[in-house]
Amino acid sequence: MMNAQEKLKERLNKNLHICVGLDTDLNKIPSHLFKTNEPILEFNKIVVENTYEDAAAYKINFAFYERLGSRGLDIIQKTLEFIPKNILTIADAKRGDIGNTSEMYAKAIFEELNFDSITLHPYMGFDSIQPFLIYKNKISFLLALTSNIGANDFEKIKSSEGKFLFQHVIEKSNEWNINKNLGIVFGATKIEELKENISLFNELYVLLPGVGAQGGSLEDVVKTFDLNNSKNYLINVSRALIYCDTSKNFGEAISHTIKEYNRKVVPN
Ligand SMILES: O=C(O)c1cc(=O)[nH]c(=O)n1[C@@H]1O[C@H](COP(=O)(O)O)[C@@H](O)[C@H]1O
Repeated sequence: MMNAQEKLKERLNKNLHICVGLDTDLNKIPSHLFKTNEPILEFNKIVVENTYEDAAAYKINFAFYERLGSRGLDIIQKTLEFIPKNILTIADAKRGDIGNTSEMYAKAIFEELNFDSITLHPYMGFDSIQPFLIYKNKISFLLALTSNIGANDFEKIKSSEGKFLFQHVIEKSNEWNINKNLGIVFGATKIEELKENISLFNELYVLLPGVGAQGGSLEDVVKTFDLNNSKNYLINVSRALIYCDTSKNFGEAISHTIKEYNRKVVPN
């Protein structure tokens, strides 16, 4: 069995950097799927079938499933069964709580659901993160600078040392990365900040959401990592990829679109 790091490295070494975001929304999927028993699951199955050769990872955003209650959890489990075992899965659940609560979240996501990785918010500090870090073969991505406007509200507050809060998160993430199982989330929409801070990333994996619907540029992100000689990054695309076509042939269109993204991710 490959661990999370091995799965990710294998794909990154093949110059595959696109993380397929399964933000599956009943209001956006092609209408012909409503004839099937479980339209969301059917949609995810077709997305995976048409992307698994080209994807570096799959990110399941829990909000889109939790809104369906227990049925949503069931869809998450069944979707994971469709994803080939050599591809990284990310539980985008943005967890983090006092130690014994985080321990339960970690068990739920890493053991019960058997995801390879998770997104966490870091604001409750080390004891809220540590229960995830003890899983050496999984990867935890801490929110550093997020893609949204609200990133300015807290993440860009300057401390007395003159550093932004998100820079402290990156610094601590490096400190805590003893087992090489930590990553950060950095908005693809924040390209200037990416250029200014990329030298701080060291061995942290980087998950960059915000390409497509939020206006981030895939080419700019790729260029920035190339200039820094780093391959350690995943670019998440959700809406712009999975809803690129709403016809009966949407699977083919998605396959075409992810291949086009990959063509833009060519090494120097
Ligand atoms: O943690 C995330 O994945 C995340 C962090 C962030 O700063 N911005 C952000 O958009 N995301 C997630 O990335 C996905 C972006 O979706 P699209 O804008 O449709 O590509 C969503 O699942 C968001 O919840």
